[in-house]
Amino acid sequence: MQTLTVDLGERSYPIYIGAELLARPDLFKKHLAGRQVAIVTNSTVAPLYLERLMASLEGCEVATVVLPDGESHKNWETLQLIFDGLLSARHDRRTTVVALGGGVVGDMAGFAAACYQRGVDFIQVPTTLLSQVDSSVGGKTGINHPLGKNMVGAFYQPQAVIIDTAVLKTLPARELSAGLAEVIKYGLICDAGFLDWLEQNMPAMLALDLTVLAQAIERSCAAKARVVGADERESGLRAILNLGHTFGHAIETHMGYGVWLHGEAVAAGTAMALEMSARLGWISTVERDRGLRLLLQAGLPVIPPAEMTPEDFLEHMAVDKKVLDGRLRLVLLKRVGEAVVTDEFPREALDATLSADYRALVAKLAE
Ligand SMILES: NC(=O)c1ccc[n+]([C@@H]2O[C@H](COP(=O)([O-])OP(=O)(O)OC[C@H]3O[C@@H](n4cnc5c(N)ncnc54)[C@H](O)[C@@H]3O)[C@@H](O)[C@H]2O)c1
Ligand SMILES: O=C(O)C(=O)C[C@@H](O)[C@H](O)[C@H](O)COP(=O)(O)O
Ligand SMILES: [Zn+2]
Repeated sequence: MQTLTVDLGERSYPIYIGAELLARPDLFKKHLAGRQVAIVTNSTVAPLYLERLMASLEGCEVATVVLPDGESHKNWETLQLIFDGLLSARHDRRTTVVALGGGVVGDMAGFAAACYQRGVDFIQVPTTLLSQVDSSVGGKTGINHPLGKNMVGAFYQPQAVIIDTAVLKTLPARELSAGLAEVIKYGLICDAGFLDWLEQNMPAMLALDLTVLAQAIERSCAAKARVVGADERESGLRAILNLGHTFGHAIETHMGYGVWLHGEAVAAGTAMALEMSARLGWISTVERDRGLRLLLQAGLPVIPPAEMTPEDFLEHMAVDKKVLDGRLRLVLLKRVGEAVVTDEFPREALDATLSADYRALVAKLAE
């Protein structure tokens, strides 16, 4: 087992990474506030892993809340189910909420923990690659609004993140690829050497080699912990974790939550950010193509949805959380391995990524 730390003073916490950690009662019990535990999971993950987690919580007074599965349920109505479960089981302020599932469960359970009786402890037990490398770490919690992704939420850190890599064995291939979009993000924004490693190890990751995946998870979590440790509430540096997200969130909102997976939308958004960075002359077209190839190698889309116009993008991007005083700010690449937040926005690059020429370029790279 590897242990990393998210260093946030009195809010610091460990990230444990290893196979079969769901069967480690010691890890869970070390981080419980009291005897009461509320497991929040969903209808897909519960039949797979709930029993295993319950066994590790033997001796605790456990309530279980099983949410409907899917990004389309990341809303007020589903959040209310968590409060219903906590209240009807009479959980008090010393309960610990345990989020067992992907990023949707983690974001909602964390937000519920931040709100229930004005804040109770919570533990993240992420079960998708995306949630293991990204959403379980850093304390961004929340729900979607019909007009924008993650628009209602709170910064609220967990007590611990317990990553059992063995659960990835049941993850569908499409979800594995979605997680790889966020993994590739770390290479592009702050760890150029990681990109070489990813190019070499992509086949092993796609074949679900758990040893190699554990290495990717560890390097990704280390990058995220570094950034969050330096800027917990996104007053500056942390925004680099949003590479591809301004476009990605526009895709998710426009297409309807869940139609494009978050990781797929981020992949297409990252491709758009690569194109813009190249048009500004910050990265070369060779570097842009290398990024696009890696996304393609991971089985991810790099072309935005055909039905979306530049105006559709602009409309959704106007409500991005990085907009300040009405001015759009984007995360682009100053060079490979270094991201910046900029208000430079080459509008023609937006049109270019929606053009037939761009689709032809991608088709050539995919050969
Ligand atoms: N808080 C953050 O910092 C942060 C970071 C990145 C993404 N997010 C959010 O995370 C969400 C996406 O998370 P996600 O990609 O994990 O999606 P998800 O939570 O919808 O999970 C994807 C699918 O995999 C299923 N699943 C989960 N674990 C499984 C397993 N081990 N075996 C089989 N099936 C399993 C789920 O039930 C679901 O159907 C988005 O809402 C996004 O906004 C948040
Ligand atoms: O942790 C962060 O900070 C991120 O930006 C990570 C992103 O991968 C994640 O999708 C996040 O939820 C996006 O944040 P938002 O503030 O733009 O909603
Ligand atoms: Zn993301």
